[in-house]
Amino acid sequence: MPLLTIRDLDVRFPGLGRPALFLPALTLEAGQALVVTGPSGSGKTTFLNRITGLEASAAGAITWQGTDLGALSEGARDRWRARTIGLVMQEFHLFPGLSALENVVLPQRLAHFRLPPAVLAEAEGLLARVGIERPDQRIETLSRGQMQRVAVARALVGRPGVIVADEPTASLDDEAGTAVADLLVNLAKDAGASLIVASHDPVFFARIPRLLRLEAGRQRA
Ligand SMILES: Nc1ncnc2c1ncn2[C@@H]1O[C@H](COP(=O)(O)OP(=O)(O)OP(=O)(O)O)[C@@H](O)[C@H]1O
Repeated sequence: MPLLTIRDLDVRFPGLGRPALFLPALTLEAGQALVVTGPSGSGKTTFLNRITGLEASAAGAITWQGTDLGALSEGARDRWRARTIGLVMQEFHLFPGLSALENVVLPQRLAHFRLPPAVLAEAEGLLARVGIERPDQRIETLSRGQMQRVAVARALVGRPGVIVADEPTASLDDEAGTAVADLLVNLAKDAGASLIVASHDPVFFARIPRLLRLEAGRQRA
């Protein structure tokens, strides 16, 4: 069974005279990585928001290993996402006032109510892997590159089968961006997770063979 199957996805917004996203068919196998690219407004974020269930789809089917997102309520989609997907966003979405370590374990703390000790150890290990030397440092005092490394560690904690990243290097300088891109690809591979990333970053093109190129909401040949 493929990891992800999309059929007849058709996303429309009021005022937009064409579908924001029109994908007749797409499949992704477990462990396979995918780069989604295309000009501004071509539908990349719309694609990521639908496959992660952040937004519900009116037309078409998105199925993750037998789970049809369209059949889930919003709450059930949220629980499914917390178990299945690690998210990395362009602007990090970290919480000021908390340390790097507290940020990494926060989603697990919310999911489990009390934090399992193994999660803390896993989070410390991941922070070391992404090169954060002071896990107790307050998040707002880190550089932007370091912040995104913390977000990468947070996405991997709990071993989700899928990492979804929306322009994870777009707000970083070249050096920090390349380091974050390499980390994402390497850590997802080591964890056996599928990486789905929307990006224009050449590092991803060089390392991920499968490309979904969008133009005005449609897949370009
Ligand atoms: N909530 C919405 N209401 C109306 N139109 C929307 C909405 N969300 C997205 N769109 C439109 O859908 C199209 C696709 O937007 P989307 O954000 O997916 O593009 P993108 O490829 O991610 O662009 P960028 O690279 O600039 O982030 C755009 O024309 C956008 O204006």
